[in-house]
Amino acid sequence: MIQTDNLTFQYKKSEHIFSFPNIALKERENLLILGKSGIGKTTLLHLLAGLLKPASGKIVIEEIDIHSISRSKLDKFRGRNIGLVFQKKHAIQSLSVVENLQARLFLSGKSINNTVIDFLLKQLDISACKNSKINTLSEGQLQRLGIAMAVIHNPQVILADEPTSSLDDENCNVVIELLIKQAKLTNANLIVITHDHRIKSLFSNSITL
Ligand SMILES: Nc1ncnc2c1ncn2[C@@H]1O[C@H](COP(=O)(O)OP(=O)(O)OP(=O)(O)O)[C@@H](O)[C@H]1O
Repeated sequence: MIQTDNLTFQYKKSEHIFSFPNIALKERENLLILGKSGIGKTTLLHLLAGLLKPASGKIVIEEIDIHSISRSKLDKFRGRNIGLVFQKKHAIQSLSVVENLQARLFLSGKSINNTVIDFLLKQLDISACKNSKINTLSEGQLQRLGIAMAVIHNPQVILADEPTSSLDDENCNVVIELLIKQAKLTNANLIVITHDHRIKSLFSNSITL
């Protein structure tokens, strides 16, 4: 469950004040956030992830007002409850695929369960890359690993920033369908931020900034 209330934000040294529409998602509801380049989509995603602090307004995730808790509690909360699919991949280059997933579980305070890792790699069709180093993966395999890294710890909210921007039509649908499937499996909310109108038909709920 995620809810925002009258969120505004201002970058330091900038005059512009962002004002975002309210979001209210119940368990298992998904949302697509559309908007042209520079409108503030990534800014909103970083606010929802607790990486930026709003100038005013509230973000409530699983009944926690995330900006009312201490920085260290927020970091822990994010590690356990939020899965981020970033535009830039965040895997550790010197580790293999499976070692990256083990590290992700360790950092989120969850026990390392190799059965869960194997299941997820199979779901995402990257089992064959399990022991590969990151720099040997293709773009598509990296994209799937990005999803695996975001969902391995069963977060309550999955936030994806332009997950399809570099993909062709076929892979674009595959990636979004995988995200929707993973969110369903764990009863999570999925929020995808994009300017890619190709994926609009895959969501019943969308807003445009
Ligand atoms: N750290 C920052 N300091 C000042 N301004 C910033 C900062 N980060 C982003 N901005 C500005 O805020 C605006 C919104 O940026 P943001 O990245 O949220 O847009 P976006 O909608 O995600 O764009 P895109 O689709 O191109 O990724 C842009 O004009 C950007 O230049």
